[in-house]
Amino acid sequence: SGTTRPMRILHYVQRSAKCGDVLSVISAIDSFCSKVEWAMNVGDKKGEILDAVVLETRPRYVLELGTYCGYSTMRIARLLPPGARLITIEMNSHYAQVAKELFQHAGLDAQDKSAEKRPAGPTCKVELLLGSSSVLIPQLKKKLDIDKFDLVFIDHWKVSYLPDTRLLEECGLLKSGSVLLADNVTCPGAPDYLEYVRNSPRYRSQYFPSQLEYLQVEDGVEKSVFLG
Ligand SMILES: O=C(NCCCCc1cc2cnccc2s1)c1cc(-c2ccc(F)cc2)cc(O)c1O
Ligand SMILES: [Mg+2]
Repeated sequence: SGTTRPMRILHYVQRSAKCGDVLSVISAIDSFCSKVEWAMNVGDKKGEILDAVVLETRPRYVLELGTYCGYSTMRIARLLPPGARLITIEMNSHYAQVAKELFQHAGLDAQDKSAEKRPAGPTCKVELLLGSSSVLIPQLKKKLDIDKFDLVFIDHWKVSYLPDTRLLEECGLLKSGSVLLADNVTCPGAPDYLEYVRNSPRYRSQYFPSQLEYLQVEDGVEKSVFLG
């Protein structure tokens, strides 16, 4: 019962990244995961595609499905203007705890929305929700007073990409122009999701070829604009 991989990432960051410097936290995670131990962060190569889509979309409301250690959460949050809100959903309470501690090290203004004691209203940019996406997505409007998302970064169970996208549509959480960006559509792959967004008249979809994080394996992200 030693340490877990997320804990080893956290300890490396706490030892080697500058407090309050989100870029040094991001690059510390990348150097640990490329030199010491692989982990399922979106990584630096696909991360640059994510950055470009965030900058191009200039989103005010962002949803992330699958926090893990919060690497992509931090990549997104650092590019958001004040007043923007980033909701990230994680299923695993240990991953969520590590992510929170990494956000603290990075000086990111983050809040655990699953905690009871919290000030009313969105006092911070990153709001971490603990639970399953299929349960939480239908609660977002009521719980967080959010109407539509401008950008959704999908990076959780690959079999959940399609059902959760359908759920986002049904819950009225997407508007014309909303952007979905899905990680791992080649490896591990999300074939039913790809088939849907590439063939549905309600999406304009584009594939960005890249590589699986920290490896020379083909992967890519799919950007799909909801047309309403
Ligand atoms: O599984 C992956 N990510 C999901 C894990 C989080 C599960 C959750 C479910 C859930 C439900 N509701 C709310 C929140 C959540 S979080 C994943 C896996 C690989 C990979 C692994 C082995 C391999 F050989 C090659 C690639 C690479 C990646 O980039 C990944 O993202
Ligand atoms: Mg991924």
